[in-house]
Amino acid sequence: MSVKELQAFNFRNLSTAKVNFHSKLNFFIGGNGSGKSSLLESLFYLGHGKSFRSTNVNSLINTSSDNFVVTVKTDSDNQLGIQRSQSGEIKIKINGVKHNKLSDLAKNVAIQVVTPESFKLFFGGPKERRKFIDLGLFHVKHSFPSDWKTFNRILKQRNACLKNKVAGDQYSYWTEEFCQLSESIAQERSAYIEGLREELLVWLKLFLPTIEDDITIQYLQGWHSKKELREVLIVNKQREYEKGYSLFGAHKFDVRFLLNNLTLEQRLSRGQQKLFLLALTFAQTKLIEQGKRVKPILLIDDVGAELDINSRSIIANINNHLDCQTMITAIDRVALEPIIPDNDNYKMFHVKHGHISAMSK
Ligand SMILES: Nc1ncnc2c1ncn2[C@@H]1O[C@H](COP(=O)(O)OP(=O)(O)OP(=O)(O)O)[C@@H](O)[C@H]1O
Repeated sequence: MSVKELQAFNFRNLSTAKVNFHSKLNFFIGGNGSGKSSLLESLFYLGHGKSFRSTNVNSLINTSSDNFVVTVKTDSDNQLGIQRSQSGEIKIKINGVKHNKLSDLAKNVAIQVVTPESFKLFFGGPKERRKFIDLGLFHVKHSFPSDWKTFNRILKQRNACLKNKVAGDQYSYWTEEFCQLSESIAQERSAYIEGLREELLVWLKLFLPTIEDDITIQYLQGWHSKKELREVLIVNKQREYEKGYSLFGAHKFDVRFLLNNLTLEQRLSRGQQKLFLLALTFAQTKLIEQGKRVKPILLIDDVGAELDINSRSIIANINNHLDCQTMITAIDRVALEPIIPDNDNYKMFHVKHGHISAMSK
């Protein structure tokens, strides 16, 4: 899907904002604190039911209001909307019909985002990397959303057994279900990560052509790679009962990005790390595009941060290589100059005090 029109009401400093997007490429220019990130965040919230920069959802509500609303019209004239109030109540509508689950929205929207904070993906804890990989799998492997939902239900039951010190048949039943699904999800993830690595190599040729290192995405499946999960759980049964939750399994996976066996931090400069991140994000966006379930949307916030003119000019090629809709923000036009195409195939907007207006090119 691409978004034809977005309206945001009381989302951070966007009191009433309306944007008619270009189906391919959109630029947003505005000073610090004008509302550029808030605009991208409102779109992301619609697709994911959460923010890419804050865990406190109430902080997204404009301080003068007790709720926010975000609605979009898609290129195929579907209407999606979400309202969130201070009390935590969420209302979702798709084409005027009420829905209860955020996943009903998520099915329709595949958003990839790069912000100056996206480095957390490489250096923070495993949570960000798990989210990144599973977001791709969600849209690429069509059986994954329901497998993952079932897995989480089983994990909850198994954790309840461990917490309440339940043993016997109940423990054995949930452990067996847990092992079977963990093994099959691990295989799905492993295949997905291999495909991601192949696509990443293509994008790295563009973004980091001088790096000739051996690139590895090391997949840590959530338990010892040479052992069956059943064996690991038998050995660690006592420890799991002591902790009261599942210490191993498909929910504990992680990935490491290595260049000639060195971490990105050891091998690359900060600017090069950002280029690696862009290559990785574009690789995942390509896989989502090839998955043909939804057309991906790519959000790049503050494109000028860390990137020199040459690096930014590589981004100008996005539309030659990817069938996606792209939204890029920058603090001024100079930062965007190397990216703006020669043709007329884009729109440019100015953001000021939470108001968004179309600009002449
Ligand atoms: N809940 C809220 N209600 C009202 N205003 C808010 C709320 N949360 C944040 N703001 C304000 O919204 C403004 C826009 O923030 P945003 O992060 O979107 O700016 P930006 O244009 O991306 O800036 P920068 O270039 O500095 O990153 C800021 O001035 C911020 O203080």
